Amino acid sequence: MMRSALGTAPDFPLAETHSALQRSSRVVFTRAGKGRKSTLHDIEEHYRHSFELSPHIPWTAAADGLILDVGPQWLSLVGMPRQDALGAGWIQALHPDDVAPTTERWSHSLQTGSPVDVEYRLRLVNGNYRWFRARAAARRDEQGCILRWYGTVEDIQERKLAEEALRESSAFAGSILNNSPDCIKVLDLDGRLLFMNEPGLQIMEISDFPLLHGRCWEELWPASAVPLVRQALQEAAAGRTGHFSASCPTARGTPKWWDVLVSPIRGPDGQLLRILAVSRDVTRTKQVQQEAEQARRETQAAAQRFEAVLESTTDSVILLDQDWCITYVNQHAARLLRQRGLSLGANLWEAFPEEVGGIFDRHYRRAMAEQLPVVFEAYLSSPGLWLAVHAYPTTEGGLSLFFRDITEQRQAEQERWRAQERIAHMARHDALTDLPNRTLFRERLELALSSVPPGTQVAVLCLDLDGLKAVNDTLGHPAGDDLLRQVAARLQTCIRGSDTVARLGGDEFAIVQTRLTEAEDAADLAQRILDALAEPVELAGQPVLISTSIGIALAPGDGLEGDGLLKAADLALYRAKAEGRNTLRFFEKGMDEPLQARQALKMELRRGLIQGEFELVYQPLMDLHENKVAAFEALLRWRHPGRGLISPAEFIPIAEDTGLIVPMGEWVLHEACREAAKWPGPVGVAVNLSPVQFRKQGLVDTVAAALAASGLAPHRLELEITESVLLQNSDANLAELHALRAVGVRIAMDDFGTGYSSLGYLRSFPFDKIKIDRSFVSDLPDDPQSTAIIRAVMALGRNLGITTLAEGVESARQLAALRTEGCDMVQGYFFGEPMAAGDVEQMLQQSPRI
Ligand SMILES: Nc1nc2c(ncn2[C@@H]2O[C@@H]3COP(=O)(O)O[C@H]4[C@@H](O)[C@H](n5cnc6c(=O)[nH]c(N)nc65)O[C@@H]4COP(=O)(O)O[C@H]3[C@H]2O)c(=O)[nH]1
Repeated sequence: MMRSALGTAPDFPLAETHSALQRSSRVVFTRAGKGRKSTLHDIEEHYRHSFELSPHIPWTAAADGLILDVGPQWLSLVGMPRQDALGAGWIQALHPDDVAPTTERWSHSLQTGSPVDVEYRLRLVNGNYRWFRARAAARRDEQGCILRWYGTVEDIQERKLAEEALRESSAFAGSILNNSPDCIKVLDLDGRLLFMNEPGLQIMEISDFPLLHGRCWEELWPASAVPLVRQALQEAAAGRTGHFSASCPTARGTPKWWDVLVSPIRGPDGQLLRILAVSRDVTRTKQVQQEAEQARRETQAAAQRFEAVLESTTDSVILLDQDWCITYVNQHAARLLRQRGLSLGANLWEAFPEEVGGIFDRHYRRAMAEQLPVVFEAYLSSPGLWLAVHAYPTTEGGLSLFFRDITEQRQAEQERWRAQERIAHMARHDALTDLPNRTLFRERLELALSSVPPGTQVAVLCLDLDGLKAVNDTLGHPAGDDLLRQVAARLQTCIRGSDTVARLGGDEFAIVQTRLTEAEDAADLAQRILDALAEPVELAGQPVLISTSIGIALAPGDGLEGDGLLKAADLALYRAKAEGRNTLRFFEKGMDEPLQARQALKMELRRGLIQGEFELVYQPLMDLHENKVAAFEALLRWRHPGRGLISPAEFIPIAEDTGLIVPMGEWVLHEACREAAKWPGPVGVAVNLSPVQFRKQGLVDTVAAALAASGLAPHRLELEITESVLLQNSDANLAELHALRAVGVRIAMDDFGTGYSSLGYLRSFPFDKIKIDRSFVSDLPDDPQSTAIIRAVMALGRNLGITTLAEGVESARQLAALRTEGCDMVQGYFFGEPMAAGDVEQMLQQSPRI
């Protein structure tokens, strides 16, 4: 109800309504007659009860809208007395917000006469507002003019609340649907699309849902997904929730992956009404998953490739993370280090505690710290391996260790080094005494001489051991070796660590003494050595006395050149030896004169040969059976322009040293053969051959050429050799001798008895003659020992069928003794000194007889 714009509300007496009803009843009653009087009353009562008991509040209003009357419930409900509500008083009870729309609506009906139907809130007795619905319709007269309005006020609070709740619920559902990121669809039980939320339309890129409305949902999926869709729908139809994942493009063809939940929608009584399908766009997630899967596969493939490479390499590989934990061990490494039982995740240093702080530790930490590869070789004590290691820092902060077992290689290298060291040692040391040899001695000497500190001197001491030969001869070579070793040991006790004692060969030793402050230091050392070696040496259980001579040269006084100093010390040694054994001598100026003279002679020898200063003299060899000259020995002379005739004893050794003996000997052969060819038939010529000539190729050819050139019969030529020819290179020289013999010449052994094994050599070659050294002849006939030796040699010659010749016969007594002993031939001044070639012919003409 509302306050009308028409002014105060007219009375709306319920009684009038009541009487109006009574009037209409009366009409009815009138039609029904008096008999129906009670029935009318009943009707009246009925309406009265209807008005009073109805939950609706009746009201009437005048044609102008002023309330004429209102039902009694008004007072109890609103707490407003009926009179206050009449006219437009009822408006006081309206909610302020509802006044305007209510009066507007009421005014409209008043103007148009249309029924009114309006909802508003009324303030109740308790002060709360409650929703009501007011409805009214107009009663008109016969002309259609509105007489009155009849209406009710109905309590619609419950409906309103329900509507509000529904609205809120609907808004809530709408907000959920429209704010959901998912595509939410409602399907009927046949799986046809009924609804799709707004975001769903957008995600599916559907611009016109009505086109899809009623379509079968599964038809919208690709064929591959249809079984999944059906399965999920069946689940939902069975009252459960179906779930599947499948790809399905949007309406515009954009590829999408969906994660779909399909569940039933039930009615209030639990019956299945609809099906709800919620599709979540998982395309990105799927892509991420696929990318992750792809990345995982690629990583796995890369890891497999990497592992395959690591497994196929011949190296052992261990990978470590930044905490030294083992992240990978290839099979080589596992095998190589199987004793250590490496396991993934183990800490390297817990696996190898003994290596903490060691060489591996240092290198690995350096590689990590400097982020640089480190290459090294080291020995892993357990299991006892030499490893060549390459450690590379990884980008993750760890290390990749590649290593290889080089134990065998190392052992081979060490063996090789040891062998090389042994060879190098042997090259510089004497095998017998292990003292430095001449080579190392020279190096040490040069080193010492290269920096002689001011105020100091370097001494070179040369030692010659007396008695080695005797020990060899009497006690045998092992005893001689033992002697040398004992001498070496004693010498070493005499020197300081900075000095060097060396064995130069045979019985020769030498010492480099450094940092001498005076010459006396060298003399003291020499004396210590003499004293040390004066003590008897025990050899083969016997005490043996030896002695030594020492020559000393000093640098810088005697020179600063190694060779010169050694020579000077050698000269001093010769002087010491010459002046009596077991003594020492310092080098003095002039000691080298013989050496220098020898040097000068060496130079002149070549010139003399070129200039023909050599000539041959001939000494007769007498046949004691025939008592006449059997042959002549050709002996070389050097007619030096300044020094006159020089003895072969002086120049032959030099010629041998320089090799000049070869051309010189060739000249002698030719000259002797040429001269002998002039002599009468049986007279032969003997020529001396040097061992050096045997060493040179072509001796046989030279002899043959000399014979051929001279025309001398080969048997008239006799070649004299000494046993030294057989001492050196004996097999080759023996072959050469046989070849010479094959030419037809005779071979004689010269100086028989002076060597060590003259007798032995007689066995090795069938000599034609042996020439007994004159040292055995000189004491004849008075020395019984010499006589005995001569007798023995004669017997030997006779038994072996070898001609014997005694050299150096100077007297008739010697000749007689030799004749008595049965000597075949003799030679000596007694028969004639070596003579010029011209004198030979003269002598032969005289044909002297003994
Ligand atoms: N005290 C003494 N000596 C006597 C007597 N009878 C001879 N002699 C010397 O004894 C040496 C004998 O020669 P040899 O033993 O072959 O010893 C030779 C020989 O080995 C070597 N020789 C000489 N000529 C040649 C040669 O043409 N070639 C070679 N390779 N060596 C030669 O030189 C050595 C010395 O020769 P020569 O000085 O000529 O000395 C000769 C000779 O003059 C004597 O009764 N008493």
